[in-house]
Amino acid sequence: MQTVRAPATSANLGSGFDVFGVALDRPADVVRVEKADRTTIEMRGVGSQYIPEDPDKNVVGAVADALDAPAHIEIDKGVRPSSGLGSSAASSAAAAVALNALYDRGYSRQELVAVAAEGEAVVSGEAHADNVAPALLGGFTVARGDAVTTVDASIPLVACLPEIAVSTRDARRVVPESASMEDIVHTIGSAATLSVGMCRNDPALVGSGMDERVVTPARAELITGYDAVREAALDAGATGVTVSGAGPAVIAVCRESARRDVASAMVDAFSTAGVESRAYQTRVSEGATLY
Ligand SMILES: Nc1ncnc2c1ncn2[C@@H]1O[C@H](COP(=O)(O)OP(=O)(O)O)[C@@H](O)[C@H]1O
Ligand SMILES: N[C@@H](CCOP(=O)(O)O)C(=O)O
Repeated sequence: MQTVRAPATSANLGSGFDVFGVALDRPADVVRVEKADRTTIEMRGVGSQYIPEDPDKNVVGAVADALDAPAHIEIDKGVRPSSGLGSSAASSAAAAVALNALYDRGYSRQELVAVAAEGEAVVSGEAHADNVAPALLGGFTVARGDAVTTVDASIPLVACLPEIAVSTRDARRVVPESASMEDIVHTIGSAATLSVGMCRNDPALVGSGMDERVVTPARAELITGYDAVREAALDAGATGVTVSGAGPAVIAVCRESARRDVASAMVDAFSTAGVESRAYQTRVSEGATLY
């Protein structure tokens, strides 16, 4: 038997659509695997009632197939599905690490990114790696084609998750098909600023580098209260706020000293908009852990 904890992740960070991601120190999924003749799945935990146990429909089934590693797989969900916090990626990454160890396949964490991304294809239609890369490798990750670059950053964050479900598949449908050269130049400037901020562990640069005008405004429309929550977080000391992944979670960057105030300002603003929410006071952290 092998047991792995894989963390929630926040993809995009505004300016890095389908490229940037960070591992959070919480919440997380825990996956246990045991060798079997065929793959079976048992789900428990947050939102598990909405997740199919059929291996053809659960991300970990695709990961087991990709590694040719049939197993009985128990998933304890800590990351709510359709959250914008890489729920499916946490299970995919944990299963990839656990099955790789169980069957002694010998793949490196970098090599497992493509394996875990096969799970993402099951739910979003595309094998995007911007959540599975940080879930496997930790830190701030830049996923570009087959290559992933990592920065071992440590930046305080608040991830505020409202009681709204937005599926990644639906949120991909609202992404504009084109952008003006002016917006592209703006995004490049932001992405470069954010990357430098991660290298320097500088929350001001990271926050300012989240600004993006093409994908984020389209996705913000799907999140009741988004503008008010963003304003409230900035007023409470956040250095940048954006949609986490495909939403509905909203991610704020801040200094350690402001994190508690930012968290309660975001929950209060969602509440004023009539939406219950939960704020995770977290930080850029480590990837999957094999116990
Ligand atoms: N092991 C799993 N964990 C979470 N979601 C899963 C899993 N397997 C399949 N799914 C499906 O994936 C979808 C959630 O994934 P996604 O929309 O990407 O959420 P998130 O934004 O949190 O990553 C749901 O439809 C869920 O049923
Ligand atoms: N780049 C993807 C990321 C989706 O993240 P999730 O946590 O919402 O699954 C996208 O923006 O569609």
